[in-house]
Amino acid sequence: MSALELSAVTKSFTMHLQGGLRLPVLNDVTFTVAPGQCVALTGPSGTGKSSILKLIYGNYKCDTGRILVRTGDDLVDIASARPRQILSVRQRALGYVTQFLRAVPRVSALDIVAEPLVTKGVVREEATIRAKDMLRRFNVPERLWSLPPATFSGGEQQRINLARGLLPEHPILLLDEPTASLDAHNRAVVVELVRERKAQGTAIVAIMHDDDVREAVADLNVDVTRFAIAA
Ligand SMILES: Nc1ncnc2c1ncn2[C@@H]1O[C@H](COP(=O)(O)OP(=O)(O)OP(=O)(O)O)[C@@H](O)[C@H]1O
Repeated sequence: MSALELSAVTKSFTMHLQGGLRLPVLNDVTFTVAPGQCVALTGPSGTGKSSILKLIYGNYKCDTGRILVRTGDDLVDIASARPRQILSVRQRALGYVTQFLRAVPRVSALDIVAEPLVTKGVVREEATIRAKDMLRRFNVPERLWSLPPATFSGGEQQRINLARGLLPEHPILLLDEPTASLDAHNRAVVVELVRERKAQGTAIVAIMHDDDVREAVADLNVDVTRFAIAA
């Protein structure tokens, strides 16, 4: 039983500012991810790795193909789902950690980390306790917890982003370069947390440029070059 199944997915972009020029990017993307499995998307820059994560999350709409996401006993096809359905699947089943934190002005780091748990129905006190544990694991100094992260360093912001994305135990997790600005110590924290999530049955699709991290967590490498359409 797979947690996530992409079959025959194609994607092109239409450049409206260039007279509707069509830019085909991905063709026949087909792979599955089982619960507890980590699939790493590999391949050179510009082949379409981030686009695949955005297609799974429903940020991009594919031209053809199916993207089946399991939520409990249901399978939802993100490719044809309505926006409301996509939002509901995200809330119940999909975590997506992008490279950059989108900090909300005047919201503290602690609340930013706790918020996805509150949205999932965890009472705020409990969510706050778990958010603090996560911030500690990522070695974010306590003096920063009550501050909005807009002025934090790149690595601090990435750790807030990771703490926020990894805290809810989603059945499916999408990671886009989770260790890009981290030092060795915090990279090890990411490896440990990804392994924990795998042991809990989370299906993971990740882009990881750091070879050591990828080798430590990935069960399968999917080379996106084979789906890429040369420009
Ligand atoms: N919203 C968009 N509009 C137009 N073109 C896009 C869009 N998003 C991605 N592309 C194009 O699709 C191709 C694949 O981009 P993508 O970011 O998925 O590659 P990638 O493999 O993740 O690259 P990198 O490793 O450099 O992050 C690129 O040529 C990019 O310019």
